[in-house]
Amino acid sequence: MATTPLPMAPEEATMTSEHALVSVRGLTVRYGTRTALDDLDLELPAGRIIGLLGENGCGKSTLLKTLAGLYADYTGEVRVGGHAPGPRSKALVSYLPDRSSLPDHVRVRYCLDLFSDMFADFDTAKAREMIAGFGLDESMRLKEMSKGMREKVQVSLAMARRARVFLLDEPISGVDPAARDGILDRILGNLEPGSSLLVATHLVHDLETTLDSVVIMRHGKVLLEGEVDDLRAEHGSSLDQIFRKVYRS
Ligand SMILES: Nc1ncnc2c1ncn2[C@@H]1O[C@H](COP(=O)(O)OP(=O)(O)OP(=O)(O)O)[C@@H](O)[C@H]1O
Repeated sequence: MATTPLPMAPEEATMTSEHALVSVRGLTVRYGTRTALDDLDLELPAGRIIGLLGENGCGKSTLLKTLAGLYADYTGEVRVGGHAPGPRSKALVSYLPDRSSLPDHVRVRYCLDLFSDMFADFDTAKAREMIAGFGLDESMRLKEMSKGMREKVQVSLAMARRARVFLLDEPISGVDPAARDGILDRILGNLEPGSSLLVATHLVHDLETTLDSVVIMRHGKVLLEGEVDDLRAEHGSSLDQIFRKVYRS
């Protein structure tokens, strides 16, 4: 992808100047006879906010899971920070799944302790600040929360890691439109400098001004990718309209 990385710390520059932060070559994932990712190539530089768009079932979640190191049954080459999926790549990645794996009955406070135990790079104070900023109470149980409230807790947990790559799978689908801007601001405000964020979403319009670049997928392949500003200039239309146009063609 033709992108210009943001400034980054000198120690990070070495790793990313010659190699993309995320690099995928010929990635194929099959569930039985169904092909979810089909010989997919992708390179994501550091310091970017990238939207992962595409129709239902085109492979977005499968790609994120594979990058997160949660799905090992693939062919092709995957590198995150130069590492194949495994303990070293996982240490660099904060992944927010589309379905929460947190137990329903626990309190938010327990989730903070859990993340603190699980991830060496988890910043509990930062997560607390985000959760309070969303107006949520740490003593609440997850099962007492609405979908949108739970999403805010999950976003806070995911963004409070000092990760290099943030993989967010539809992080704000349950958040009301008025609150989406606020949650996006918090996501971006908590992005570590030099880190990249890959966010799978159907809310193209809501994220349009937030994204540096997009990857549009179809049938397990990359259909279109590029800088949002370049695509808008080239097509003379909004990202939302471009998305609809490429899907109609
Ligand atoms: N565990 C699974 N077992 C079998 N097939 C699966 C499984 N998970 C996904 N698939 C299939 O793989 C394909 C890609 O699914 P995936 O969830 O990656 O799509 P997606 O782009 O994230 O969709 P959505 O926008 O609806 O979340 C689909 O055809 C889906 O039916």
